Amino acid sequence: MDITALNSTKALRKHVLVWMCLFFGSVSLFFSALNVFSGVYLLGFLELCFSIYCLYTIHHLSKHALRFWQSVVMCVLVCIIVLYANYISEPKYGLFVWSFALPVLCYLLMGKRYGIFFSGTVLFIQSLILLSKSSPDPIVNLNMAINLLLAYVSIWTVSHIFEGSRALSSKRLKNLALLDPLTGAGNRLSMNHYFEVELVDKTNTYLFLLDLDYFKQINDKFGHDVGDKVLTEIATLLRITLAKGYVFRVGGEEFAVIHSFNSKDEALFAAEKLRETVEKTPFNIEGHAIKLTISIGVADYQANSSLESIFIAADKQLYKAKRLGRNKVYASSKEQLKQIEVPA
Ligand SMILES: Nc1nc2c(ncn2[C@@H]2O[C@H](COP(=O)(O)OP(=O)(O)OP(=O)(O)O)[C@@H](O)[C@H]2O)c(=O)[nH]1
Repeated sequence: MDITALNSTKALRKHVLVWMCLFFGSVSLFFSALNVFSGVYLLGFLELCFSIYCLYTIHHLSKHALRFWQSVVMCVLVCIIVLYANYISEPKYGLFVWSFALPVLCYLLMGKRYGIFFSGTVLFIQSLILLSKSSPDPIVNLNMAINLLLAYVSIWTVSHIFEGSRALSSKRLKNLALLDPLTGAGNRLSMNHYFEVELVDKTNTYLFLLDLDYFKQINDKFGHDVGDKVLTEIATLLRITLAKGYVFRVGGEEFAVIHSFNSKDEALFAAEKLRETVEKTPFNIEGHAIKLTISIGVADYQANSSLESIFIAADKQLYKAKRLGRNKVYASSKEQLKQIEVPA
C-alpha cells in the first residue's frame, strides 16, 4: 500500500493551489490589461507579476510535490492584491466582495492555524480600509460595515469548522492505517514508510527486534485482557526508554525499534539496558504484579541494505537469543552481551 494515498491533506492542497493558480492567474491577467489601459499602472503591474507567478507554480507543481511555503506565498499574494484593490477603489465598485473568498482559500491551503491568522488579519485591514473611505451617507457606511462583518465572520466560521473536521478525519484515517490499535505503536506499513521515506540519513541506524519471553503463560495465567494491557505497557516503556527511537509492533508480542546511535557499542548498551529495565519493572495490572523478560536481536544498517535485510539479520539474532535461554541480547557479528556492564 502506498502511504502517500493516506496524505489526503497534501493532495487536496495541491489540487486547490493548481486551480487557484489557473483561475486567479487568468483573472489577474485580464484585470492587469484592464488596469494598464485605465492608467492604474501599479495594480496592473502587480497583477501581471501575480499571473506569471501562477504560471510558474502550475509548472512546478506538475513536476514536484507541493511545498507548504507555496501555499503561504499564494495566500499572501492573493490577500495583498485583494486588499490593495479595495484600498484604491471605491466601495460602490464592490471589490470588497472578493475578500469573502479569502478565509476559504486560506483554510484550504494552509490549515486551521494559519487560516485563523490570515482571516483575522484580512478582516482587520479590510475594516480599516472601509472605515477610511468617506461616504456622504454615514448610515449606508454603517449598514455596509455591519453586513460585511457578519457575512465575513459567517464564512470564516464555516471555513474554520470545515477545515477542523476535515483535518481530524484525515488524521484519524491515517492513524487507523498506520498505528496498532492496541498499543498505539506503529505497524509494519508505517515502519516501511519511516525507513524508506522519512529516515533520510540511515547511517548509524539500528534495528532492535524484541520478543516477550513466555508471553503465552501470561495469557494463560491472567487472561487475554491482562495480556493486552501488558503489551500496551511494554510499548509505552519502549517509547519512554528509547525516547528518540521509533517503536513498531510487528507481530503478536514482537516489537521493533529503529534508533540511531553514535556507535555499535552505544546501541548495544541501550539494548542491554532496555532488556534489564523490562526485567526489573513489575507491571501492575488489575492487581497483579507481573514480571516478564524480553529477548532482543540487534542489527545495524549497512550501506544500501534494505529494511527487509536488516530485519532478517535482527530476527536471526533474536532467534539465537531465544534458543540460548531468552532474556538476552544478541547482535549481528557480536558476541552475547549479557556480561556487558550497563552504566547506572
Ligand atoms: N493478549 C494478547 N496475546 C497475544 C496477542 N498477540 C499474540 N498473543 C499471544 O502471544 C502468545 C505467543 O506465544 P508463543 O509464540 O508461544 O511465544 P511465547 O509464549 O512468548 O514464548 P517464546 O516467544 O518462545 O518465549 C500466544 O499465546 C498468543 O496468543 C495480543 O494481541 N494480545
